[in-house]
Amino acid sequence: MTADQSKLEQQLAKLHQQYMERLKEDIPVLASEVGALVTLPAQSDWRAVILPLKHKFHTLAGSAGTFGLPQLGKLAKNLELQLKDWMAQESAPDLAAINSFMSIFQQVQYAHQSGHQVMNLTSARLDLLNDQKAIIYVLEDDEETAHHLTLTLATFGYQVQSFKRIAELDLALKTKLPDALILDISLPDEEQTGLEYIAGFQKTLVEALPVLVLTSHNSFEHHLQAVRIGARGYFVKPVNTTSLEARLQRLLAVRRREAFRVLIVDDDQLLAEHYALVLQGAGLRAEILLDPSQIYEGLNRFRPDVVLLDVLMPGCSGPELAQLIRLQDEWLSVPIIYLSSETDGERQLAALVKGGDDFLTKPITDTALIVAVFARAQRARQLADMMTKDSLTGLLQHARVKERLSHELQRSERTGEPLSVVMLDIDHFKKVNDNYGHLIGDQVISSLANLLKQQLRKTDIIGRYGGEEFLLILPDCNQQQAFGLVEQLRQSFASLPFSFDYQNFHCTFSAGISQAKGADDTEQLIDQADKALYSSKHAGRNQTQFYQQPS
Ligand SMILES: Nc1nc2c(ncn2[C@@H]2O[C@H](COP(=O)(O)OP(=O)(O)OP(=O)(O)O)[C@@H](O)[C@H]2O)c(=O)[nH]1
Repeated sequence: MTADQSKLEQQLAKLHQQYMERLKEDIPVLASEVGALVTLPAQSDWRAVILPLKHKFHTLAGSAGTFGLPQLGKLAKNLELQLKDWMAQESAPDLAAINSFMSIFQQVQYAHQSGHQVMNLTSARLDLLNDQKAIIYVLEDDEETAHHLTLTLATFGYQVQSFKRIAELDLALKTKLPDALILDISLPDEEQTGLEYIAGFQKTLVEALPVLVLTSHNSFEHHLQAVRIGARGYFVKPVNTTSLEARLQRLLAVRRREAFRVLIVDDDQLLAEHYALVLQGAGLRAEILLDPSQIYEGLNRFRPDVVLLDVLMPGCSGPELAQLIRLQDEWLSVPIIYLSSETDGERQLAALVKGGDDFLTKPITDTALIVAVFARAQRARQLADMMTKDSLTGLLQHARVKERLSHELQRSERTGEPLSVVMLDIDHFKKVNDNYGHLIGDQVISSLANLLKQQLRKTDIIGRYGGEEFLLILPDCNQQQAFGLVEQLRQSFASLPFSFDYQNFHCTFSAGISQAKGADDTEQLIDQADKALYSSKHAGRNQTQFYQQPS
């Protein structure tokens, strides 16, 4: 068990303890309310007595199983259903029915006192966020290819180690596994080929190491051999390093993916905390909203990939809240999963019709919760990406990046943190197209996009603003810090070698920076960054300038 897991289990155990404490207080209250049921036949508004009690058993049914008291959960569910039946009757239940209800309730008291915890914390830990540089090993004996590759990958921000011989690579692999291996499969003068070596090494691993193959052969047989050793890319020499890097970035994208965000709306704090901890333990980010009236604020601030919604809450039901969420265009597609002890299929369907996407029945095991939420979040993210991202670069489209700027601007006003905006434009890009063709032009655009993705923080927002124009939003970054960052990017980009017809060439970009100050609006900030960019172009290109207030 890792230190993180043991901490999580401690936190879950603490929550369980708190839940048991809460039951110690809640069950006697419930007992006196159940005791008062004997007066029911004499009361004209008997339904008004039953309804709050039904809600309490509903909550108990949902939470008890989650906290390791399945027997208590089942009994509470039976009592809830009994009260539901009574509500549907013409007249108040008679004393015989009430007595039988009370005897079941006695079992509830027993189940609570003798209850012991059954932890069902899953050990399945999905990808945790990792901000470290990816480590890449390269096996290549040709010095020029190795140098070119190492330089390009290092420029993109990878940590690269290059080896000339299989024995050196073998030693390194046995000391520390890299995130990916780039392998020339046809090294001469070795006892075994790179292909044979890696085929043997992969067998010693539980999870195959991602391998990109370099070779001078382009036959079907060689492709097949590569596939058989688990190759995830095949590059014939002379290697196009920018498309190799793009492949590498796609390969490692899952690892760097921003954690899925789950907003949990539940009025039962302990239960919500339990779900949050379980999801956090699986590498997701979870936030709890106890007060449904704060829903819009919560959505805008946290921007969840999935909303987990309790069905029965005081003041506003889950389905009502789902409808409220769907009133806003922006939240039309966020998946809403109801989490409830409601087992009645028709009522589940009725809730789904009102804006929900899925129904999970409490109590739910931790693994089932993680898998259901993860699958929904992943699909939602893929769909959102397809709708909001540019197909060539995978960056946010023009309108979306402006939307994000508006959110970040509000956040910066609220928190007082600085916010910088950068406009980048590739220099003389028309000439790149004219000299080398549109396809190579596209490659230059996507390389710059990859460089930005690779070198900026996860919290930075990158958009393709126009053809060869990019907009960066840098939260918590003043314009001096932004300048340092953009200059570093500018130098990296200028040093990237592109190739066309065995001929290398380089590109540069110009940049303009503006910083949010108090009451700026989105258009104003972009316009200022654009003016600064224009100054950079005017002053000779391949440079970065700040926006200057006109004197
Ligand atoms: N290959 C490719 N070219 C594009 C794309 N989008 C826009 N372009 C081209 O980018 C070029 C941009 O040219 P301009 O804005 O005039 O820039 P420039 O004069 O070459 O350079 P600067 O003055 O330094 O900005 C145009 O020729 C567009 O056709 C694209 O997606 N792919």
